[in-house]
Amino acid sequence: MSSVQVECVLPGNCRCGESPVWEEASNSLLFVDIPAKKVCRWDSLGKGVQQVTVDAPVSSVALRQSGGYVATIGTKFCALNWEDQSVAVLATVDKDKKNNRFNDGKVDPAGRYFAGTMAEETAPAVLERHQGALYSLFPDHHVEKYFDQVDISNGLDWSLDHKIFYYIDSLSYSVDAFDYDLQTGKISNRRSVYKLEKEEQIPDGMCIDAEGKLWVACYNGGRVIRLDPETGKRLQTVKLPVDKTTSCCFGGKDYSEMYVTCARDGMDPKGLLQQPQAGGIFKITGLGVKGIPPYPYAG
Ligand SMILES: O=C(O)[C@H](O)[C@@H](O)[C@H](O)[C@H](O)CO
Ligand SMILES: [Zn+2]
Repeated sequence: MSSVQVECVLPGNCRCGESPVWEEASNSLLFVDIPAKKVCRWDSLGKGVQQVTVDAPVSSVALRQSGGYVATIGTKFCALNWEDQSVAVLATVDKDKKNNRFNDGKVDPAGRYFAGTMAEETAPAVLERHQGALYSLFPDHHVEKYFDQVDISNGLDWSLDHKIFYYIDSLSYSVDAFDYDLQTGKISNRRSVYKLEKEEQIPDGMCIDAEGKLWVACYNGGRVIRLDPETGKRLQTVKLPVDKTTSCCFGGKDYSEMYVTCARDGMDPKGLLQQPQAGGIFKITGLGVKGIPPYPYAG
């Protein structure tokens, strides 16, 4: 039996850390700080952090097959060239909704970049409701819209056989599943696979492990939980020393470590004193289960 260990590997400087993605080629963790408009890359060997500042809130980042990265910036799907720090817009969504921005995003197993939107918050989880929608950017740069009426579009991932799409709209307090058609990118048959318990608070980012179980970061819940989407049961809880845990991914050697992002925006001075690591990057080891590599955007 392995023992689970939680370690802060990068001290708390994120206002709202999100979208951790492991880049095997550089042994690095990519992530964003949404309100700080920063995409960051932490070198797990050299321990340095590089960052690129963009001109609007950046809510997710992903690998790109042809090199560099893609990111959701404001309401735009963008390509990001790390070398010269340039951003190129690939597509824009929600043009009629001036107060909207993208939130979490991830690439599907066929290389489509999925991301959803939300109204900008006045405080964490306080926002005009039902303003968001879920989209994907296909490799040919056209965008498809799946549904709207979303509150806070958040965690997403696909089953290991690529037949199910898992999705979180945070204010539904539910982890949902859809049937997934990898050929067409179409989703259908929405259902809930897990409803959060009160102390688990708000479901945020999510990733799947190599056994097909889901890991969900619980905002305000200070934990990640492991769920069996087939039985609807929670299998494990790992607590962190910070409340505003936002997202998680596997990385490190053979994807045997988990990385967790969190936020410090929304905390009062007392809370920040009690949780000085708020806004840091955490590494969890000893979980005894591995993750899978992230899929790169194919366009
Ligand atoms: O990171 C996100 O997904 C949102 O952009 C954040 O603002 C919070 O997580 C949200 O407030 C929690 O519900
Ligand atoms: Zn999130």
